[in-house]
Amino acid sequence: MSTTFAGVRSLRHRTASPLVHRIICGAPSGNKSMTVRAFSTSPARHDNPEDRDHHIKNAAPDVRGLDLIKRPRINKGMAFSLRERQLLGIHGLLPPAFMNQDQQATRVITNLRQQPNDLARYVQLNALQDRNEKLFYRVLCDHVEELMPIVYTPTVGLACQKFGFIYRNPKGVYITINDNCPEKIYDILSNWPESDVRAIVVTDGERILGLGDLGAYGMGIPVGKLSLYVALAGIQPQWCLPVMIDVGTDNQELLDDPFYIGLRKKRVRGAEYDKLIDNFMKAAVKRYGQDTLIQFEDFGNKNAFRLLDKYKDKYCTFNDDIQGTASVAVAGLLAATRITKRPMADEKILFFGAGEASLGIALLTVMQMQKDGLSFEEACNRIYLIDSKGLIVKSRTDLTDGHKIHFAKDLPPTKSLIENVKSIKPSILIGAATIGGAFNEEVIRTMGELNKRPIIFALSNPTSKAECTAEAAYSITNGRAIFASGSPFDPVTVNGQKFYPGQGNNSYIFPGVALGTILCGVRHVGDEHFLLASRTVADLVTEKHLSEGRLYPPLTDVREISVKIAVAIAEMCYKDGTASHYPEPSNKEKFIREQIYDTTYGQFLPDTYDWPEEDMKSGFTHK
Ligand SMILES: NC(=O)C1=CN([C@@H]2O[C@H](COP(=O)(O)OP(=O)(O)OC[C@H]3O[C@@H](n4cnc5c(N)ncnc54)[C@H](OP(=O)(O)O)[C@@H]3O)[C@@H](O)[C@H]2O)C=CC1
Ligand SMILES: CC(=O)C(=O)O
Ligand SMILES: [Mg+2]
Repeated sequence: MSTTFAGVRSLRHRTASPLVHRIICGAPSGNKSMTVRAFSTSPARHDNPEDRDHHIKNAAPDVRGLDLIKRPRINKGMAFSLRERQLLGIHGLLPPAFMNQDQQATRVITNLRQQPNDLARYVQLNALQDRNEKLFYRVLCDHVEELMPIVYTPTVGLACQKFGFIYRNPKGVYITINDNCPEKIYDILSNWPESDVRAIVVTDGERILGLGDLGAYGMGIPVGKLSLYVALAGIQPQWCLPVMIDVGTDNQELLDDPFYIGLRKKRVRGAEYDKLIDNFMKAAVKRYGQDTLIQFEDFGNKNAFRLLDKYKDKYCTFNDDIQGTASVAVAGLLAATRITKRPMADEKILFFGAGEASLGIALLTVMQMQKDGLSFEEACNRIYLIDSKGLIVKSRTDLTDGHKIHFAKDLPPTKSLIENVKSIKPSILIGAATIGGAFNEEVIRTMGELNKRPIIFALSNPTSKAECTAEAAYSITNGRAIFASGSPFDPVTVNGQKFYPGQGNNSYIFPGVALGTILCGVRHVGDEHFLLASRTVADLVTEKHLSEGRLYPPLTDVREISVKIAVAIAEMCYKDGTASHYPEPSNKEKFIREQIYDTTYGQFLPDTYDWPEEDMKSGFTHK
């Protein structure tokens, strides 16, 4: 077995694979005991795919009986073979019939389709994840376009709003303001059953999608995002940890909600809040290692920018709402410029909203325009933003901190969106202000009058907050709009032509960025990684996609996109010396593909298993 890239990493603090140990299992019928070789269910960290295959095929559990069926990571339900049932102490605990994973997956999707609504589907999928993880991901991967809107936006938004009511089983770790010291938080993290955590998605629930402060109900978001780590990038589920930082909520409805699951107090802010986040960061890397990726998700605006600035060079961290969103939007814009046949530097962009999403996109667009030859000031001059107080202009006195100031214009402080569209005459209109329907007929029509091919992105989530529907964008512009939205819309037919609206959602980006970061041990994730991801995604958009109205490849390709992003990040990071896992894999794509999560069941007792003599004599047969 060759020394491996990942094997070297494991010397630091991870458990080396393969973990070969012996467990004692009871015999199938009667109390005879026998010895079975057991392997870790983690993928092997080897360059040789045959080794990896060997480990997966020979994986055996370290529990038996009912405990095995109750462990979702290894439970196979009725797919346990007779031999497995007999040897692992579950014979008779399952119905006598056998089902393979294909049959189980068919049963699950049929059942899901019969549910009365999407929330019921969410609850059912959630329960499946608690019961049989491989089957959950198998079904999710097989039906990604159909099920993404359930485990992710828009349904995850509704699920968060009803989180207390639909709550069944804990998923992830809750850290509260009452746990505000590093040792306590370390102990809480140590209660999590997995020690090889490589990626954390953390929220404090203050800005859940466009739904505002949902407090501890926001836990649905880290859970959903990490499901996409696995489903869209093939990151191993055991490496993923959802975290909810509960500092209270300012949402009075939740404080009055009898089912509320969080601390019933107003949000703690200021020094005590900062200390909690600091303690969490310290405890997380102490527990899981300095290169543990920590993705900030759905924090309130002020904290999101502040914490990103504070931690970006100190930890392996990024803010998905700022940087991931920026990356997917710039990818869409790069693809759109192939339709308009104009370089990005020639576009004039108006943002409706000037928060995490809009400013993140604006700043990354500036970076791209600089690469196209503009100066920072020239690029900023092409970008206009409107916030809750109106257009960002130099005469405003409230722009002293933050990034808005870069984009302030010498213009009158016009508040209305339509007035700004008419006077600025943008070629691109991007919405991320959580005001559903803000791009009304007049706004869209005006964009259509100003531009041959108006670019309109309605990025707010969930669907109820989208600035306009795909139908409105295409029909009002007579099919000329180049459109993308944060939440999915069905295809729209205008004048006999079918348009497939792109989903401009950071889910095209963060899974692949995380995959590359984790596998190469990138210590800091920066804007250059996100711009690289934008280009990678944009390059995967074909002329056929563009002709169908798509600015992104279809969601069904997203696993492949994630691998491509991860490979691009690996190439960049080994070249510029920011990867920390050595030796450098000679074939990065092959290495990455070998680490991808496999949804097929492990065969706990291989066919080649050397069956002990006495068990052979006991006469059980494998059907
Ligand atoms: N598609 C995707 O991948 C993503 C989509 N989003 C979505 O984008 C939306 C915004 O998120 P985010 O930027 O993080 O939130 P923020 O709270 O950071 O920003 C919201 C912005 O909207 C502005 N705003 C609020 N009301 C109005 C109004 N009436 N008129 C004009 N502007 C207004 C706010 O103004 P002010 O600055 O004055 O407060 C602020 O600038 C959410 O719906 C979120 O779900 C977010 C991330 C990713
Ligand atoms: C998609 C996302 O991250 C958001 O809406 O917050
Ligand atoms: Mg988000």
